[in-house]
Amino acid sequence: MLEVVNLTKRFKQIEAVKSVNLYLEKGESVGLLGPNGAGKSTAISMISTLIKPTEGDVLYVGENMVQHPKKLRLAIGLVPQDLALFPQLTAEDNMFFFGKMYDLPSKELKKRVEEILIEVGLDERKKDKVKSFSGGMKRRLNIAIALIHKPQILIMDEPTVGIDPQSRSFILKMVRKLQREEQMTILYTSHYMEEVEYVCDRLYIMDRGSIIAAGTKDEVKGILRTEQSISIQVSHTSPLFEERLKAHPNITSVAAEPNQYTIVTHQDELFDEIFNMANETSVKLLGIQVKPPSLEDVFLHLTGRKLRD
Ligand SMILES: Nc1ncnc2c1ncn2[C@@H]1O[C@H](COP(=O)(O)OP(=O)(O)OP(=O)(O)O)[C@@H](O)[C@H]1O
Repeated sequence: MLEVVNLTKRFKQIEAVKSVNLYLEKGESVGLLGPNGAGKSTAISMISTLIKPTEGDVLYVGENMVQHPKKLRLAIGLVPQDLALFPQLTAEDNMFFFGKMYDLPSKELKKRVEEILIEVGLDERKKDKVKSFSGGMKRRLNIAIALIHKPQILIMDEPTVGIDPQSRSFILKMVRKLQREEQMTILYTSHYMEEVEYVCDRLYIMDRGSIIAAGTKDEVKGILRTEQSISIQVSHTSPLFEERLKAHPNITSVAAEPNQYTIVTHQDELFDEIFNMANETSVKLLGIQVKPPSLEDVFLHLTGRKLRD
């Protein structure tokens, strides 16, 4: 449905986006995950035709949108990172203002405004001025505005940054519902891997302007297929026990915390050996858990850095 080919953006010396390739199939929810400054917003601004790429193309149902963006603009609902609302107007009037830009007939616009305000949970506050809204409510209104013209594709740029947990949970559930029940195509950017895990079926991991991994959630986690992370709770940390863990040929990393060690290994049956090492160094084991790799682990593995530094 939407295809991005070799998308590149240079701001003088900075290459913010470097030859990015990605696609969205109709009705799927795709995540763009990366730390601050990875180039997500710049990529999204080009995909939404807000800024022109230095190089590369954006194809929508096979047609090139870089030169003729109008068709894509009608098909996209964009929720930008920065709120675009009039604080002095009511929620409802904000929606009418933006709705009129799409030339919707007034009867239809009125119906859409009512429907969507219910959908985003702002129906009871529709006559209130936006300046009295919490951050989460403003964010939900921003999403409502993006949905007003019934877009085919909803593009969301970090829609939960800086809002309360209730609004965050509301937004995440709503995005899932839009995709599952209304077959809306979603492109969702975030630096919260747990959000992308919840909202998206497929994802691209972006770092320093480039896509460094792509696939379904399981495929991306499969990058660490051979590794597993084991946390070992102990009565007390012991330099001797730690040394033994580090000396093991199949343990690739050992991280010590108070009363706990986290090790990464590709060996399946390691429990007996851990018990023996603990016994021999007089450490009492309180528990052992094997954790499947998370997207955070994958990012750390690929870049050597945490998603949120
Ligand atoms: N208009 C601009 N002029 C110059 N540099 C820019 C401009 N817009 C973005 N950049 C730079 O491009 C890089 C990518 O920024 P971008 O905002 O796309 O990242 P991001 O992944 O969306 O991060 P964030 O979550 O912090 O918004 C950064 O180094 C940023 O400083």
